[in-house]
Amino acid sequence: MARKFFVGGNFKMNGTLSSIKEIVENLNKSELDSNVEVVVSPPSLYLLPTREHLRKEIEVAAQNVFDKPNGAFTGEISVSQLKDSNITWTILGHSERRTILGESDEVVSTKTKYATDNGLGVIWCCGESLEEREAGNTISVITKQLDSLKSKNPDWSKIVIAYEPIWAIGTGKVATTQQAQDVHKAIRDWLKGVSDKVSDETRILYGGSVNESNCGELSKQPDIDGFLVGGASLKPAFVKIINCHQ
Ligand SMILES: O=C(CO)COP(=O)(O)O
Repeated sequence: MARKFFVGGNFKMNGTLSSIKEIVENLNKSELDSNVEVVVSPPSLYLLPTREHLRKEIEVAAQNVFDKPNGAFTGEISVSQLKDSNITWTILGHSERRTILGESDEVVSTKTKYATDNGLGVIWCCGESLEEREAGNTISVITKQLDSLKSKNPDWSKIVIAYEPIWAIGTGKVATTQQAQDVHKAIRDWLKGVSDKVSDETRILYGGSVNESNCGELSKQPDIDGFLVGGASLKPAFVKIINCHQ
């Protein structure tokens, strides 16, 4: 089965009402490859105005979501609140939340299970640190993150995996196409342990210093099904990344 190419824009904690309006207007007026699924993820404050003004073919994602339906959870947003606002995706397990906010595999897996069971798409992130890569532990680190997710039995049809080596995020140091493809292939093989269907159908995105110059080569790799873009998603060049897949 051909997997539809997927490009996500993770704005992280960047932007203002006016700069996000500019990004939305640029996406609205640009010619975008209709064979590519596009999702943008502004900070939570800007989810609603983004959804209201952005062309409908582009979906909007939160950068995080909680695993309870409602209640006394100060600072959190629920799956039903996102869906109520036509926000159909969330990012979960980004390395910045794992390392800076202290989210464990268990927390990320529980939230992913809850979100997918309740009908939200999840861009689920994994990746290794430079230290782990240099120690030769890349695959074991990612396998541990994946094993934790599998143990919760999430709805895999709602999950897109983003492989984001921590050493390549925001550093300008992109993984080589071979380094990325090797890890993506390992993830694809691991997914066979869930089922052949999940392995065939799950999109695996690469994230980490993707820009308009390196996206073309990366997109040609057989197991790279798209990108999760940080810094470059705030720039007009994001359109070139969306359209880079031939
Ligand atoms: O973390 C990322 C996307 O989630 C990648 O960020 P950069 O593209 O800025 O390296």
